[in-house]
Amino acid sequence: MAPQSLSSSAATLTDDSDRGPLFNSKINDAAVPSPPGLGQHPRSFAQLAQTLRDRLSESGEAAFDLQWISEVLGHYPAHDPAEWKQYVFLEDGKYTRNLVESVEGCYALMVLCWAGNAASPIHDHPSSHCVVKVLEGELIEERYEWPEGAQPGSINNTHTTDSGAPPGTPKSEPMKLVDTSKLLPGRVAYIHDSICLHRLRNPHPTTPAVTLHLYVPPYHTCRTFVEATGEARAQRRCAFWSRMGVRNKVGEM
Ligand SMILES: N[C@@H](CS(=O)O)C(=O)O
Ligand SMILES: [Fe+2]
Repeated sequence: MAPQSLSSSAATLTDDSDRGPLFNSKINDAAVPSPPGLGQHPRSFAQLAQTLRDRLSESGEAAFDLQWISEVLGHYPAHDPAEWKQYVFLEDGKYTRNLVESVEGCYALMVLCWAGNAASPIHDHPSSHCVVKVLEGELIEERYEWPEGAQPGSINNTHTTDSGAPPGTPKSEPMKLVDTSKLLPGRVAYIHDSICLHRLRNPHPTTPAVTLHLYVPPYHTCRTFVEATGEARAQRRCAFWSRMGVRNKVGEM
């Protein structure tokens, strides 16, 4: 199956400015040994994309192997911003989702660009494995427990709130933060709905951050949550800011 763009629609962000970020990555040309069975580690962004395509474009989730993917992403040196610069679109106060390639039902590879202080809302990743590598800058990941009654499969639970709301109404209470970690360049992180919810934020007020996200399989809608109450907002489409290096037209999702 050939890679194709997602026909996904709106979620984050907006506006039309294309501000080129400045990067200061140091080149690291140290030889990277390959673990047994892994094969050659990708040495460039193009090789990385090819390696993922070869493995995931036919069978997607059936071929998902977290250890293998972590090693492949972890060893990609990411030393040359020129390799992914075409996917970098920064927008004040926001994060932008920029599609590199995807195969429907199998995987999506994207570059996310985080302006200073930009953050994602607390969200889920419906039926998708999510692997993230920081390419540039620094992010904070905050992980949250699922609010009572909101986890997939527990939609019909019969919990009654203290306020006397109808059965099935989730309790309104602050979401429980279970972990906070700093994601630095080179770091690979993994999340799945069976683990918890999360959000990412760029703690720096002015320095942008860039992350590489692999979703297996891709998802097109997600839920976001209100930290203070645990309320799940309505599902919404996840939009791309650009596809294959080309900025979406106004109104295009
Ligand atoms: N999962 C989020 C980005 S992140 O905050 O993990 C997204 O696809 O927009
Ligand atoms: Fe996420």
